[in-house]
Amino acid sequence: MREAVRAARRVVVKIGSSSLTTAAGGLDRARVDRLVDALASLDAQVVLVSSGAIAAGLAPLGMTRRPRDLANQQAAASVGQGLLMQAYTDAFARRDRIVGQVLLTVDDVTRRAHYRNAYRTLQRLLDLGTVPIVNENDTVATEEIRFGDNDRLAALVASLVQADLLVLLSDVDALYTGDPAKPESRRIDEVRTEADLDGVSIGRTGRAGLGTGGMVTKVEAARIATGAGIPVVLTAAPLAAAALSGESVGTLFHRVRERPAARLFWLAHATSPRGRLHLDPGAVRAVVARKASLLAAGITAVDGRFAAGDPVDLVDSDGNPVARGLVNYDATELPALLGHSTMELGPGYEKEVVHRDDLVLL
Ligand SMILES: Nc1ncnc2c1ncn2[C@@H]1O[C@H](COP(=O)(O)OP(=O)(O)O)[C@@H](O)[C@H]1O
Ligand SMILES: N[C@@H](CCC(=O)OP(=O)(O)O)C(=O)O
Repeated sequence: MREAVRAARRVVVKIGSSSLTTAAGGLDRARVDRLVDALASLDAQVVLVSSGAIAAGLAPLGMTRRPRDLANQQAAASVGQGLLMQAYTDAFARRDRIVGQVLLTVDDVTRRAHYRNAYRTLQRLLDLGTVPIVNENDTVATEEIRFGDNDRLAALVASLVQADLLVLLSDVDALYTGDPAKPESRRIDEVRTEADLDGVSIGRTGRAGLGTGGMVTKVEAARIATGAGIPVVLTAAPLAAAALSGESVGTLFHRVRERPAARLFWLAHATSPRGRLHLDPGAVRAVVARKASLLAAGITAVDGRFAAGDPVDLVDSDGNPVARGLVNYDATELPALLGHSTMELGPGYEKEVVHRDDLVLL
């Protein structure tokens, strides 16, 4: 029995497209029902991260497979997301539970104001006893600003809501040492450290052709969550109830450390930097060793097109990133400020270029 799993009070459960659709395409209501049965009976608070919008939208649009281009994926997601929510709304209603839809983009979890909004909304939904159902906001996400896969989104949501457990449900019952279809592949029960993954061959594509990322994105999500102090169970959707009750099914990834400050954790893992600030050696020492704010005086050059509030990488004189932070100025404003002290710059420029509270070391 896995005590930490059984005792979890707040759980994030992620289900992949391949576990929600029929072989012919379209949503499989029986599978939705089975999942909802497992979740509605839990005492713990649950956030469900559900993929399947694109898969559910294919059949109504006469598409036979997941489109490759973003515009068609967005159209399919737009049609499918409504169907997905309808299926969950009905299935949870039969068990007297209310659901709430939460569609997130990368910006919602990286910009401080949006991050707080997302947190507040999820917290309120949980306080009200509802089951928040999260997906990426596919219809507006462009290639540049996409999470791309819901495994990573689920790990980040688990960190955002400070969950005690993340359960990743897929069409395979556990992590295997190689392709599970091959007889020589062995099931892995537990992963305690990175070394336990040595020699494990992790495939990038799933069998069903509906999901994204295969096992790679799940193991990556497990790294993010366990690094945020949250244990992860990876198993097949029909084993959800057993996994949640602490039975030894699937693969348990033990947490690798205590929970770090959530917002900065997101900054490091959820953002793509929009530019780079080149630091002189003194500024690198100040930021890395003294955890100081970054001032204009220590910056030698700026690249990228970013606006105030965007994430940027702070790089040393060899171009290696040392930290990531939210910048307080637009890219166009910065060149005139470089090398000057805050006092020389005068009114309007009192702010640090990156405040220490908005900075995470890489
Ligand atoms: N080492 C491995 N262990 C388990 N499954 C693996 C491994 N390597 C590749 N896979 C494949 O990854 C698939 C799951 O990925 P995917 O289809 O993207 O899932 P989902 O739609 O649930 O997100 C499994 O069906 C399996 O075939
Ligand atoms: N937002 C997309 C999810 C894409 C995705 O990550 O799919 P999966 O690998 O099945 O979890 C959708 O709802 O179709």
